[in-house]
Amino acid sequence: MKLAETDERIKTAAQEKVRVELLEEQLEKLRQEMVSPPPESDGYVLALSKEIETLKIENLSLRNDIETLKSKLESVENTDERVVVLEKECSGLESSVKDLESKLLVSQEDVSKLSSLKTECSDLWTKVESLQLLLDRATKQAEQAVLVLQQNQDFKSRVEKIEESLKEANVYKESSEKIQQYNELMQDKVELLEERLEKSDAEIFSYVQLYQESIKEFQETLERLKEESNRKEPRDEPVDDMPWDYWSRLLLTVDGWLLEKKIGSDDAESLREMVWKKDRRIHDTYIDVKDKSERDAISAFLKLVSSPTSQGLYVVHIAAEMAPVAKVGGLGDVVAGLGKALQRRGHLVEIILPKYDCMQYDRVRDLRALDTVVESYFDGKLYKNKIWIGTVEGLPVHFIEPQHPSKFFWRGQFYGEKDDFKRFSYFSRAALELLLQSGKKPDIIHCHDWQTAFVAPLYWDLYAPKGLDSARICFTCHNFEYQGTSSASDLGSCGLDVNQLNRPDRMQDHSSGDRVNPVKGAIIFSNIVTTVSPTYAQEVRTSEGGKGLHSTLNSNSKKFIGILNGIDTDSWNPATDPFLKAQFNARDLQGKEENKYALRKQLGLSSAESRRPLVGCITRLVPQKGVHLIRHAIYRALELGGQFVLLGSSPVPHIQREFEGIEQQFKSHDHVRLLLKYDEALSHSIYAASDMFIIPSIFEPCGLTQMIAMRYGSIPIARKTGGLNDSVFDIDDDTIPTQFQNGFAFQTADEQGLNYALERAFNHYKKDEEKWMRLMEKVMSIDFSWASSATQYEELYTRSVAKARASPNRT
Ligand SMILES: Nc1ncnc2c1ncn2[C@@H]1O[C@H](COP(=O)(O)OP(=O)(O)O)[C@@H](O)[C@H]1O
Repeated sequence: MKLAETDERIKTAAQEKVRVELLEEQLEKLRQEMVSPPPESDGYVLALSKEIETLKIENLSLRNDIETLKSKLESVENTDERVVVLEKECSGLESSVKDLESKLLVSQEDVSKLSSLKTECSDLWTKVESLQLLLDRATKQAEQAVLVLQQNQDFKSRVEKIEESLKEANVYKESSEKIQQYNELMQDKVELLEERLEKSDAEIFSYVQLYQESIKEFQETLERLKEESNRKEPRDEPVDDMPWDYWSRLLLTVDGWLLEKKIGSDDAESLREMVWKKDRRIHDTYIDVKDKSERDAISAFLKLVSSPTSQGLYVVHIAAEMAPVAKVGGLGDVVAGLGKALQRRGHLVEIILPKYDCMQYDRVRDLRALDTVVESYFDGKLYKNKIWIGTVEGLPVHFIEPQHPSKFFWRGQFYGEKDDFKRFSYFSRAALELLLQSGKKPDIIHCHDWQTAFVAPLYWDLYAPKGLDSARICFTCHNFEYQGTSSASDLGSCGLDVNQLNRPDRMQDHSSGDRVNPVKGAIIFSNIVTTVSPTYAQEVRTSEGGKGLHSTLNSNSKKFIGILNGIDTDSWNPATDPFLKAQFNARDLQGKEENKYALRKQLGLSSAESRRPLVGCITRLVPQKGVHLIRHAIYRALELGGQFVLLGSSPVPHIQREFEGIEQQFKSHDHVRLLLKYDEALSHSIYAASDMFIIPSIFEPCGLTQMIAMRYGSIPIARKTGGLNDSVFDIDDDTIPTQFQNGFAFQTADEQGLNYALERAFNHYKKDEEKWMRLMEKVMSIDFSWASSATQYEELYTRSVAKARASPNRT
């Protein structure tokens, strides 16, 4: 703009210049005329000289103007020069910007390389850490074995000494009555010591086994890691680096095609086998056809089909619960935990569940309904069932949604409906129908508790004759308190023959000739019967503990065994638990303190003294759990100077009301809080925050909370019953080897019994902080994973399948 303005001014100046020149011409003319004036008058000359004067003045002013313009022109020229300089600078800057941009691009590439290096590095760290853990575990077990060996030596030399004294005593035996008594006493002692010797031999053996297993595991992992780092995987190696979710999704895709009749059952079988073996070819094909049409995908998959034979077992769990999607209690944890552990050991595991409306759908991945229905029989008619598939915790799950007018699983709750017997006998039959219609050939069908106990008689009476005959049936009873008895006529709805089954040696309940008992049926009709801990397996074989089934169990004792449950150490891991304020582990307990502080703050409890012991309790509030002792523990812990947090709810109205009363009483108390609800996230925070954990059960088939508590460094105070007796060992009981001592146990289910254990726990906590820390570290390092229980199940399955194959005609 400025340049335009200056241009304009230059033009005006040029015009002015022309005008000045014209005027100067005129002036010259006039001067000429003045020198030789015309003959006209003097007046004219005067006028002319006046005009000349005026012109002179005008001329002067114009000259001034020209000067001013000239100087302005100079300044404009200066500005132009500056503009040129600035333009040069600008282009210089632009080229350096370009330079910088290219440098930025290079450094961005470097950053992305760096981040992938970082992930690789952190992967390697995790592997190294897990190796370190394995090594630590193996070393610990070796140390424990050495300890037990030493004790054993000790016992041996003591026994030898006693035997010597016994010999000596024998010499004087006849001579004195006193010596006789002494002898008897010694005999008793010898027996006791021999017993302990035997026990410790067994312990040593189990430790040596454990140690060997750990070493083997360690070496295997080491080998695998070595191989991984030394080679690119050849084509015939299985694909090990894809998550279980991926394989389960693939499996369900094949199942879907089979059920939708898009592929035949033999092809489906072969494809499933390949998925099961994590075959690289099926993986590569899947990647190739991922974005293609379903038809193309199917034909690419079918090209792969060959019939390899497999080493592993094909196990189908039919259950009413599975954590975390449909969990009421321990059953849900077992189905998921055992399923995952078996899957890791190379078996093909599938789960069949009802499709409840109140499930946690956000924990199911890739849920979709199949484009087909499965019809199943009930009350004399055929009903359609919609089949949904999805993966839960990496396991493939089929969900059955009955199209029955009673809307069996649209009740807003899992159990507690008037027609539970109908709901679950319907489901049991529909699940078998699904297996039959999809042409599956499982090796093991594993059913759980009374809800799916119907599977056992249905299988042998109806489905084996229809061709679903490849399987052995395993039944696990998680709690003999719940047997699901009903009037005999109800049994007919799912197609079972009431006349055949309502007999004392079959499903008839011991209480009445007109009632049937599904649990009894499953005990009789299954090939394998298990319960969830060795002690409970003993207890239920007595008339006090068997809830009417002790004689059935005793007459089927050959196939009945107790296997202690494990816990899912992935979900229950304080080192990675996303629900916690701070993660922690046995080597770094700082986070535990932080969780205690955070929970106290969250619940409005006093944080004044960090060393005030916090007692936790997470439970269903039912008589089995010793509710009167839980109530007593709240008051006693308070008297002893502790804090108490209870998380639980009750399906029993009067118990729920009673605890609501206590909740009100302590509503804004500094040291006690009751939370009468089910809350998964809060349960994690309580395990992590508490110093002690109370489980005063009247009976406890297995119990998971004591194991979870220990994994989070909370010391259990438990009654010696069932699985508690198999997992909590008193630290003041010197008949128990020190390496096993891990908590406080009491025998009698009364207030004195509980006080005894609670008070000792408080004393230990207050007396020696350092010792308590060591105890926490110890309990956190105990291996409660499913690994060893899954191995026991695997052995049972394998033995049963082998037996069936050896004599195919037996059932
Ligand atoms: N109110 C609750 N909120 C959250 N989790 C709970 C609650 N009550 C029980 N649990 C969980 O349920 C499981 C209980 O298993 P277990 O000890 O075998 O008892 P049971 O199966 O007899 O209920 C544990 O995982 C425990 O954390």
